[in-house]
Amino acid sequence: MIVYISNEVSPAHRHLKYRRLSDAKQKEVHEKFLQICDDPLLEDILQYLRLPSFDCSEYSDEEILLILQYMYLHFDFPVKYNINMTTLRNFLFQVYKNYNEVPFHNFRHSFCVTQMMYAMILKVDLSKLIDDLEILVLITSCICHDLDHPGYNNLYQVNARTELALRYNDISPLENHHCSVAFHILDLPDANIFENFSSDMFRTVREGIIRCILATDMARHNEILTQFRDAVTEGFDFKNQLHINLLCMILIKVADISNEARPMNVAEPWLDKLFKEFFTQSDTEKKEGLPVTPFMDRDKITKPSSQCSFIGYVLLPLFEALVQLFPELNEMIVYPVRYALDYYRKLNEAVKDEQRQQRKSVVTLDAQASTITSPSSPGVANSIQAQLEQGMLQQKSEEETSILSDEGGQSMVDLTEEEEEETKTEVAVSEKTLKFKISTERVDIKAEISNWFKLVEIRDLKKKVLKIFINFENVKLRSNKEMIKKKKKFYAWKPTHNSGVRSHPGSRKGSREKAQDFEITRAYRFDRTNRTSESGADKRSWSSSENTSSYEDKRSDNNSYEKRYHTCSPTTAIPEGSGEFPNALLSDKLKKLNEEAEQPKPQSSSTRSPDLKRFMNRVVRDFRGNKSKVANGVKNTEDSSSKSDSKCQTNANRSQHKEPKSPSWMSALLQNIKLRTASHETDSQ
Ligand SMILES: Nc1nc2c(ncn2[C@@H]2O[C@@H]3COP(=O)(O)O[C@H]3[C@H]2O)c(=O)[nH]1
Repeated sequence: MIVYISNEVSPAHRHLKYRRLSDAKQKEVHEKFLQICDDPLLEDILQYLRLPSFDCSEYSDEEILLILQYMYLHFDFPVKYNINMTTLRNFLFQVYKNYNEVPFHNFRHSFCVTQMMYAMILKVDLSKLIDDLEILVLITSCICHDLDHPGYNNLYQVNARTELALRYNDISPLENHHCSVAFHILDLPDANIFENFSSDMFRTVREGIIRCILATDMARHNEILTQFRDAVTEGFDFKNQLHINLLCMILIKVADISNEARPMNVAEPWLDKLFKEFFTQSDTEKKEGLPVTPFMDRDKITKPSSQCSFIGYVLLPLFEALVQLFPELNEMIVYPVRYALDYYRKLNEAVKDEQRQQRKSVVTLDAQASTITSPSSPGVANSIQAQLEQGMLQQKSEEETSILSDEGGQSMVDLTEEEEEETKTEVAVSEKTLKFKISTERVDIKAEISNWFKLVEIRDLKKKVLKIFINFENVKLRSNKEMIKKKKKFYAWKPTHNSGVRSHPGSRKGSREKAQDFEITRAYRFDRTNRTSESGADKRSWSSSENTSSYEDKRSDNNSYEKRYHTCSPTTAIPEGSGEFPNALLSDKLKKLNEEAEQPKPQSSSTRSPDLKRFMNRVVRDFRGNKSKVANGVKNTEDSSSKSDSKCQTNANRSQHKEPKSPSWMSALLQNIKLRTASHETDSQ
């Protein structure tokens, strides 16, 4: 009988190909199970089964199947719910078949969880508090809760975009899959233990199983725990279905992570299996270039640091919440976990000491450094663990008394920030990484998400505005500075006093920004006038030139920030062909600017903001416009000067005169320089 599993497509399923139970093994177990399935269990085993110290490694697979069958019989489900025994055996065998041979999340793990659930149910006598159907749901959910687990958790599924993540839209992909496989098994006619259920009963059981299995996603840990705590604080009501649902979710969660409630000799091998699976995943993530799950990274965690964190932040708070409702569970699940925490704390401290020692010896024995084990190597932890175990197991009885009496004791571990970072718990990482949470009765996820989006939008908008503002400011400041520098350098320019700030039409009093712009513009004009005047030019004739009228036009026509800004931009500040050019450096600069302006600008500059781009385009346009204006200006000046007074002509004008058909501003400029250089050479000769 083949149960729905997709083995192709996703990397996660590719891993499965090598982890499926072999057909031979399946067949062997099936046959053996059918041989022993009518055998009664010994009374010793039945008593042992009620304890967290139960060690399933003492039993074969078929014996474990037999024990599971016994649990259904213990609660009398076959009789109460008309479950056919052959169907029950088929169901259990199908479950067995659909677990993978992965280190931790395998069939035996599902048994451990079911056994802990069974033990807790009996301990608190839950049958007297809730409906039998709920007990059936709890036991069946535990058996099915990790079906077809690939050994790679949800974070991997999402990051690797596996078939499961695609199918379940990143929402608890594994738990949804476990559930789905369970109901595919139950869909097989000869394995459907609910075949004789009314549709209402089936719906109740199906809803219950789905709820319980989905609750095992650690990304929902805090959400469920908070709701359960609230229910207990408000006054837990065993007649309230919402409270019962919460209790069932908490019970399966406790059972799922209850390994540390078992004695050290039972818990330790399971922890090693868990770490084997963790490290396999993180190694794969590294190989595949995926984000490495921090609490699984062999380079970042050690067993003690991980356990301190997991027990302190996840396990104890959960167990203590359940114990609030069922104090009788204290001894069974809380005491041993406190003991385990104390053990791992000591181990952790010892590992840290050892690491410090090693670091010291690395420094002092530099030559031997290469032979010393890496401080973070698991070898250190393991050797210390072995030493500690010996000593600690001897002290166990004394210490246990003191730890166990500390009922209100500190559950949380005192971790440094660095340690917390290293051992980030599964809950914290899953909650942060997984984008979606399934809505529950009390949490308005929608509202939370929309608030979050609002915040993001506002923050981004602020960022954008700030960026544009900074861009403008930078360009403006740069241009102003450059211009002042130029003036000082080439024209020995001195700022004018009270030069026209008041006369600037539309200028706001006290607007330093505007005043500064205007000041520079005016200063430049003043400077040019002076220079022209110095060289014998008529101020009036000069100011009637194209450039001055352009300035006047701008002054009267608009005071907008950009227009004013352009008036004094470095490009418009380039001296015209009629001006004097003191040295070749300036001509080089102008040449460069000219070349830049000639070059076609890229259509889209991804790094610039649209506003800045627009502004820069306008600067370039202005520069080109100015160039042609300057070229025209040369002509105009030439015309006007030829009309008015030939004395007003500068050397450049004269040169223009000699070559009136000069095609461009640049050639006029170069011509001018050539002439000047030639005259300089002649002078020096
Ligand atoms: N570090 C640590 N993690 C655990 C322990 N027991 C359970 N977990 C984690 O808790 C998770 C519960 O859900 P899963 O079974 O998917 O995977 C489990 C492990 O990743 C434990 O003893 N130590």
